[in-house]
Amino acid sequence: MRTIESLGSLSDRTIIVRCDLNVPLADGVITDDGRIRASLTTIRELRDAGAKVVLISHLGRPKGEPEAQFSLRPVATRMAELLGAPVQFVGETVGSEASAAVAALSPGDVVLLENLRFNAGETSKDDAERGAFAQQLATLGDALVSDGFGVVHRRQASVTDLAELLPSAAGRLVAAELEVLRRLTDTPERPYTVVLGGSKVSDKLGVISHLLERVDTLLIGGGMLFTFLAAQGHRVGASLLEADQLDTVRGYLAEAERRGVRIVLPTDIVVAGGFAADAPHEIVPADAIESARFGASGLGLDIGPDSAAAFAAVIADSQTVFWNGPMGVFEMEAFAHGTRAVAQALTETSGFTVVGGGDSAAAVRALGFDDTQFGHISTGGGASLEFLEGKALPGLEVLA
Ligand SMILES: Nc1ncnc2c1ncn2[C@@H]1O[C@H](COP(=O)(O)OP(=O)(O)OP(=O)(O)O)[C@@H](O)[C@H]1O
Ligand SMILES: O=C(O)[C@H](O)COP(=O)(O)O
Repeated sequence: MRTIESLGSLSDRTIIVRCDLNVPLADGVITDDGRIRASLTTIRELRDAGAKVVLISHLGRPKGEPEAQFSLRPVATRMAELLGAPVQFVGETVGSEASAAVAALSPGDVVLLENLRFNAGETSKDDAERGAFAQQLATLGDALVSDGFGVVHRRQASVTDLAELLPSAAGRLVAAELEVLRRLTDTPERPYTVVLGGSKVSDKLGVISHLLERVDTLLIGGGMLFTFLAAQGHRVGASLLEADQLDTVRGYLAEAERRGVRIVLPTDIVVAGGFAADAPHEIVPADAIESARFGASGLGLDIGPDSAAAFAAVIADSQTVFWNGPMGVFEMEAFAHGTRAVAQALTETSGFTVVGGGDSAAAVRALGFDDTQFGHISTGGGASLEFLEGKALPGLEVLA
């Protein structure tokens, strides 16, 4: 993969850096700045080399037009604090204002442009539309450093198309992430356990078929578990469910059995009467979600204590553990116990542990754990999982 060295002298050149600054926000306040911190190594190096630095990123999933709640403005403020230097924010991604701000840069200056996904071309499935947006981005710099590891699994304008239009290379974060994750793909020590949770269920169910070829045990929590329970014939109330994936999931269960891979599902669930921090809730067996006091309107928001203990026991016996996706809605204390128990178990095992994903990393920090208690905290959730699957990631292929 091409590294920054391949770009030659950076002095006085305008370098676009594609970061993943998709940080969790609550009421406009950044609740975890891990992805901003992780971006600093490359940015500092480029400034020191005399480059003019143009940062681009997405935040959340706006639908191709501006939405105030997804603005990167708070990120620019935090980035400036962490960098110890001004980071100018521009309220558009492409256009006359962005071009003028870039043209006015001096060596060492840093500008952050507004959310890429406020432009329909960024995530378009139409090659021409994506390409046209990438062309506009390309006018803003002389070269691209691709350092948004969390997004290298996406075929999107700033990740793939732009890298083909400009001289491009991987940044230091991408290189560092790959070095660690290769430990998991090359020769993982066994038993090898992957823990899956979170809310991007449709995205992440897909990785399971390939993971079954590689791991010894899969622990399933978070929003994903309900599609598994439903596939086994249980009713799941109003919990997250991918109803069109039931056959696929039944296929995974059968394939796991054929291969001798354990898929461990929760046996108890914390079911709530609504999606709120103070919602009434109770612990019920996983096969009786609707018979609880909330009936068909019950929402499964965490794994129960028996499940958490069972997951912790598997983790304790593992030599390699990769975890993506909180076990429950950890942002609300009442539903954070499963996530806390899994995090605690990772800190206690003697094996090599990796936590991946924006919210997963945010969860372990919010629950009081320290980065040093884990083997590695990866900025990539879906990206890491797809890398572990052995898939060719479009955003990396384009840098080869
Ligand atoms: N049972 C559940 N019902 C609804 N939401 C859930 C449930 N369990 C977990 N979540 C939510 O999942 C979210 C995180 O999921 P997500 O898949 O985005 O993880 P991630 O670590 O950020 O990975 P990535 O980096 O790929 O986005 C959290 O906000 C959490 O509240
Ligand atoms: O949080 C992530 O996994 C990355 O920022 C990618 O976001 P996306 O899943 O919305 O493409």
